[in-house]
Amino acid sequence: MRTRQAMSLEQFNAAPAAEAHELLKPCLDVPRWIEEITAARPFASLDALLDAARNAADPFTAEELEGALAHHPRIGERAAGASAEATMSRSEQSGVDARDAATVAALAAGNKAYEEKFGRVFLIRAAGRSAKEMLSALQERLGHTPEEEEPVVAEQLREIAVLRLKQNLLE
Ligand SMILES: NC(=O)NC1=NC(=O)NC1=O
Repeated sequence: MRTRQAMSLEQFNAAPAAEAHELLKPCLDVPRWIEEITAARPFASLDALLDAARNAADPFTAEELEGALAHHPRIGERAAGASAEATMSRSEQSGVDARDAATVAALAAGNKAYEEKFGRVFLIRAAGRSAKEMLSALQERLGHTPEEEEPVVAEQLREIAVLRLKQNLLE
């Protein structure tokens, strides 16, 4: 699934900073991360870029985490609109079958409980995961303390960012 702003590594390396920002923002909306990667160009390979993306996304500050989480639709809710983020979210969440009412309802209830407990949306790297796998991860993580859950959320955000970046750069 290619989003409209997909470009080659060469194009990414040579693009004006504003265009690099436009590609990076839907991957992870953390200004420091976007700036660091843009400034680190040119990258010799896609792997070098993905390594830099992973490293620059560790650690996050609490503010960065909150800011980035605001952009992720709940698991089980189809993101509306044609933005790069919405398009990628729908593709990532294709493992959720809207016709499976029981699972969708269980996800909605789990999301609600998670938000009440942690005060933020339940975030998981959805690509490659079925609704049932995400539901069991949600149930398991509901048992975490906030201290236990924080690094888990950061890792999921990192995985989503790297996956989206990879998807946006033509191999
Ligand atoms: N709440 C979420 O975890 N949302 C999402 N995870 C993804 O991988 N894509 C999403 O939209």
